[in-house]
Amino acid sequence: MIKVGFPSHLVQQTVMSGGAEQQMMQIYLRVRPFSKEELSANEDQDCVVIEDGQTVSLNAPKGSANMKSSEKGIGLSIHKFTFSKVFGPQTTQGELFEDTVKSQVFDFLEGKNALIFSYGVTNAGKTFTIQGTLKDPGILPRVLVATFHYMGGHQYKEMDLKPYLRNGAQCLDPDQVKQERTAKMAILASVREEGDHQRTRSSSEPLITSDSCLSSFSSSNNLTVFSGSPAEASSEQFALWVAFFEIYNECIYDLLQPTLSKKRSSLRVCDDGAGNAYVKDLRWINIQNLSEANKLLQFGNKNRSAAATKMNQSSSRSHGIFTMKLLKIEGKTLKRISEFSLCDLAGSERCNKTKTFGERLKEAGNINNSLLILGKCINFLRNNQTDRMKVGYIPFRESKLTKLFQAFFCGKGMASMIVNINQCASTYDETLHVMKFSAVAKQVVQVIQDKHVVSPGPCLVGRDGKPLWRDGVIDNRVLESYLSEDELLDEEDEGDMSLLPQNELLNTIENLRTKLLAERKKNLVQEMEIRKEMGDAMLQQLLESEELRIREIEELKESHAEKLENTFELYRDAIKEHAYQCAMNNLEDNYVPLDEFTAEQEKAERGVVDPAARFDAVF
Ligand SMILES: Nc1ncnc2c1ncn2[C@@H]1O[C@H](COP(=O)(O)OP(=O)(O)OP(=O)(O)O)[C@@H](O)[C@H]1O
Repeated sequence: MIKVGFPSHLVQQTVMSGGAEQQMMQIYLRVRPFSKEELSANEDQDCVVIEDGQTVSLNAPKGSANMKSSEKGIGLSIHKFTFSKVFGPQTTQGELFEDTVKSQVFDFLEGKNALIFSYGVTNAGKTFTIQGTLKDPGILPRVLVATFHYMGGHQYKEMDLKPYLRNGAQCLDPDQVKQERTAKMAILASVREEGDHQRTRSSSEPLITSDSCLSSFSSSNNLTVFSGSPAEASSEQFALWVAFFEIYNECIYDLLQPTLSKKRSSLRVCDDGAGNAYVKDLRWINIQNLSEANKLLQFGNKNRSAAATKMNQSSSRSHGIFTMKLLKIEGKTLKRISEFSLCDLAGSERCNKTKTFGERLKEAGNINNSLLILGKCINFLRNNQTDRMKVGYIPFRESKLTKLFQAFFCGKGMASMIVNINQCASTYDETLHVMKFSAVAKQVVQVIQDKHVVSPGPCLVGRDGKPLWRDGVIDNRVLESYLSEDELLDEEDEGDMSLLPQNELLNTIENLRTKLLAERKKNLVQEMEIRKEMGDAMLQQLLESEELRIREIEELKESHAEKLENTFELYRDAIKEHAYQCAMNNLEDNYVPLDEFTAEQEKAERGVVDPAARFDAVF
């Protein structure tokens, strides 16, 4: 039996010099209840046993790959895992929120960044945990309720301060504000119309379907509200902007962008010049109440499932990311920005290389790179932290997902993960894989740098040398005098290089060239491997089909020979029959009754000879 995880005293927060704090990454486990269908399919074989509030053991069922290999003496059939906290099948959505995310919501409201991942195989309860259902709202609606409750009557209604790049904000002129309002109204109106047609929607769908439900959130005992909010007399105001996007097949798609044509256009990940990745041209929408939040969520979910259907894929193959940005404003001055992201990861089983040849061929171009790289990064982070002599390169930039959330692993916010599992015997091997991944993630230490100060973002300077920041926000007039991003970035560029001095640019280009070369080499090797694998598989298939064909021909020959033999027998019998019949017919024709014959003989004896008659009688 193995025991993975750190002793509980290491899970505590530690204050480091310079005000930074370090803490083990919080990994929670949620075990979902069996469905009726699963119980009747005999899926309950005591594979998952919750031992206490932090420990779970997994017992391999008969027939699982894990059991088979343990019978051969490879590995064990029982595994024990520890988590920050384990939530059993009876845990309510409210309890889960209280014990996992609530403290991060506090931090978010106080100006810090937070990221929640839900990780697990398909059908393990990830979406249920993040979004929930109408009756049972998940984490996301609860965070929204808490945020609006916190903002109370201190909402900034102007809409002229908008998130920009990763950590900054931009001043919008009246025309731009008008455009913002129009775009938002178009989405909200489209949801209202569609909502009217969808009254019959099943309550189990992870959507919040009515305004009345949302308003009941705040009053419902079911949902936590926060007592802390700005003092009534305070001049502080808050603006909440949200974005919703998905990463599918290493392409980013905006879920709040109405899809006018059949083909969705993908967005790029850029660098803001301070090493922070952001999604360029992502649509940010300012929301003023829960009802608007609800409609945007519906709009995004609908967009996601419609796209999945079009591509003949399930939405569980993409990562869905809902991000909120809270701007704290005093007068017209931006005081701080904080970010809260909820990431519903794609089903983890997609990473496994257990596909048959045909499926592998189909999915060769679709391997979920982001999930593989996330695992790699977590592994590297853990290794770097446990063996400080061997600090290695962490491949954050190898996938869109890790690029975007790199900051969370580098001291600019807290990330935690909710691991979802089901208890089914048939998916045991996948579940074990998820648990092993979580055990590694749990050992990652996060360092939160200077948690009380949140920078409003990089300081940008225009062409004329004037600072782009005015009172903590980017001045749009100065921005206009600044080189446009398109001037500086060609289509292939990934970073917003305009913000770097020349020598750094040259260094960056050199680094990028080296990385590109390495990347190309790696891709080439990978491609060769895949080609070889496919070639081998094809050859194998050809040999098998050749063998099959020869066997079929042999069988065909045998069956023809048998048929020929039978036909020959039939003919022989028929000829025999025919010869017999002929003989019988001849006999009949030549038959002379005995008395006639005797009379003829007597006649002959008497001397009357009829030669013809005599001849007939004889023959
Ligand atoms: N804690 C729970 N209590 C009751 N039902 C649950 C719970 N968790 C999940 N379910 C139900 O289990 C089913 C699968 O859950 P869900 O769709 O959230 O899985 P998922 O991991 O998001 O799957 P996918 O990756 O395919 O999107 C749903 O019908 C959901 O309502």
